[in-house]
Amino acid sequence: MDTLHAVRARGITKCFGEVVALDGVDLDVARGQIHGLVGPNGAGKTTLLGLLLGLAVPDGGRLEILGTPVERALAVPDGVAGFVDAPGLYPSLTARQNLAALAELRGLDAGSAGVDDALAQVGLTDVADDKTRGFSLGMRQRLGLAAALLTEPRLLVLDEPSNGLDPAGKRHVHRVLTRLAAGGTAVVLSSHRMDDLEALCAEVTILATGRVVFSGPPNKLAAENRELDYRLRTSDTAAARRLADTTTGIRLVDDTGAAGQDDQLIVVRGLVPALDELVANLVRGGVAVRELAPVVSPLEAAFLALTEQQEADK
Ligand SMILES: Nc1ncnc2c1ncn2[C@@H]1O[C@H](COP(=O)(O)OP(=O)(O)OP(=O)(O)O)[C@@H](O)[C@H]1O
Repeated sequence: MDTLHAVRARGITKCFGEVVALDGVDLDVARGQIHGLVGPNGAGKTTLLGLLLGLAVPDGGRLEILGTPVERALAVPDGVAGFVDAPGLYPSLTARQNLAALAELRGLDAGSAGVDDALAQVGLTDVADDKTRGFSLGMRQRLGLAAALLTEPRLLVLDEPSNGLDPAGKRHVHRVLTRLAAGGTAVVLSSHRMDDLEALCAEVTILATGRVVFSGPPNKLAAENRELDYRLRTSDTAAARRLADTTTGIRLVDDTGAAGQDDQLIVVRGLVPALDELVANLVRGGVAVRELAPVVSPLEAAFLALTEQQEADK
């Protein structure tokens, strides 16, 4: 029995008719780790999360959850909580009544203090007595998380938990997940938001068309040497263009999307050393640099490059 890992998957496959949703997927999630699943639409993230939640069983491979091998029968493994797509809620009940009903349904001894505490953790105290019918997507997501908290999970599985969250909601959710992980709960979540993943996850797994194309710490991905596009704002756009054109390793990118209507901005592409050289040339040429930032984060660029490569190889 593996006591270090909350999830250990080897060579997992899952098909829906002709569609191969997961194709030999390996996944290790240590206890107390927040692990992100990323990938383009249809990559297999929800399918994998569904397997962890016991909503489906793999067609092939080995899956161990909280030290117990998953058998062929559908069942939520002991100690696992979460939801895919959207949390199941009763629209005619209030947030508090929903949690009380769920606790009773699952035979939990949460009590009203437990329910109130879960609502407070996700920042829903003020709307605790409102019917969930009128809840926004972000509020439903947070209530789904509160429901999961009631079970004191050792593995929490969440599909796009940041969907629809406003900045305050996001802060609540991040705080809850970080606290759970510090207490030893493993969290596996999917997201299309690289900033969330960078902020939360010790490790990420990138899926593309059912296969793992990267697994490890996000900074390992970002640190890989690759050319990025940078927005560059200066005091003299014409001079900046000229210097970008003559600096070795720098290319001017015709990206009206990134530069928009802003005629003080140009977009240049290159590796960091070439960019340093360009900045030195600008300064020497008496051109002030007012803004220099990647068009997309290094992690997002790496993600796009990896998944585009996978598409091209198909
Ligand atoms: N119940 C199902 N029946 C048939 N095909 C399915 C089913 N569930 C998923 N698929 C297919 O399996 C593949 C993986 O889908 P999945 O929902 O896991 O991807 P995803 O990475 O979660 O995508 P998204 O980012 O759009 O949520 C897709 O091709 C999808 O069409």
